[in-house]
Amino acid sequence: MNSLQKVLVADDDAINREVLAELLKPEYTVLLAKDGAQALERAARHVPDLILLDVMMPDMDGFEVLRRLRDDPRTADVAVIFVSGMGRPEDEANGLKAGASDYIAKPFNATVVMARVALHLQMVRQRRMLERLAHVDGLTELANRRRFDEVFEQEYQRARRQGTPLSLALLDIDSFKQYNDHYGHPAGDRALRAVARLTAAGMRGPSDLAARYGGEELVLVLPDTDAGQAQALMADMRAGLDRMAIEHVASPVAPVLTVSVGGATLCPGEDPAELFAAADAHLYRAKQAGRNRVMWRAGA
Ligand SMILES: Nc1nc2c(ncn2[C@@H]2O[C@H](COP(=O)(O)OP(=O)(O)OP(=O)(O)O)[C@@H](O)[C@H]2O)c(=O)[nH]1
Repeated sequence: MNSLQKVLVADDDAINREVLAELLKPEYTVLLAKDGAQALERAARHVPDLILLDVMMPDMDGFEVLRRLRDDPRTADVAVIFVSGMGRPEDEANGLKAGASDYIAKPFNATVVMARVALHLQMVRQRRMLERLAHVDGLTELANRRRFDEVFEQEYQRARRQGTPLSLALLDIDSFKQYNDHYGHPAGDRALRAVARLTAAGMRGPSDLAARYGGEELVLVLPDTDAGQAQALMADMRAGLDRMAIEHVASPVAPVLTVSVGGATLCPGEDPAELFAAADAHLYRAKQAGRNRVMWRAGA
């Protein structure tokens, strides 16, 4: 796993770069930058896990590089260790106050550098794991409700700003109580996971989001998608579920597992809660109309 972690070494001194690169290479993927501008460019392109950043460089010093890294959403969270010839306690304190994770004074001790790099990379891994746990539903591995709330708000704002369509779909497994009652709760969990996998596979790119809203209800955020495209996508998903033919003999709807879908496409002047309520109302209508169908409210 370590070999996949990327460390960027930014130092204007070729010998320092070389020494650090030689140290790190056996355990990490090492990227090099010879000045601040190159460090910013490489950091934005490769998004390293950690940057060893020389403080005193011509043109742009380490403090300025760090400030610009934090201003760029692609690199805002990258861990930075300052490496500096200025070894006074106040230099170190200034570096940490500026937002560096650590401060190593030159001349450095190779063993200490390696130990600190390993420590910070371990913290990076732990932070990523916590972020993942905070955003992912444990059973279905879809995004969880919290993540949905964040993404829905962001995509709503983006749609308003850019004047692009935004569609929202609520997908609810039909007669799932009967499924659990007949096949048992563990089988219900497996069926729910299968439906979740199907929706995840139907996502067309990184801006589409499939999330577990709660219980056996999933929600899909579909940016840049008008009502026609969204309904076509939902029809594909329902066709996919038909092909999976998950037996559900206790269902009054069909001998296999089916879903009802309610959706809506954003109307002018509508807020996110109203869009959600419209999708929910159409899910209710789909259930009332006999389940196993899609009901959609088009945008205006
Ligand atoms: N196995 C399993 N069941 C769940 C989970 N979450 C919710 N459920 C079950 O989903 C069922 C939902 O029941 P209802 O809300 O009555 O809906 P339904 O039986 O699907 O009926 P309709 O939605 O009206 O078609 C309940 O029996 C819940 O226990 C889960 O994580 N795993």
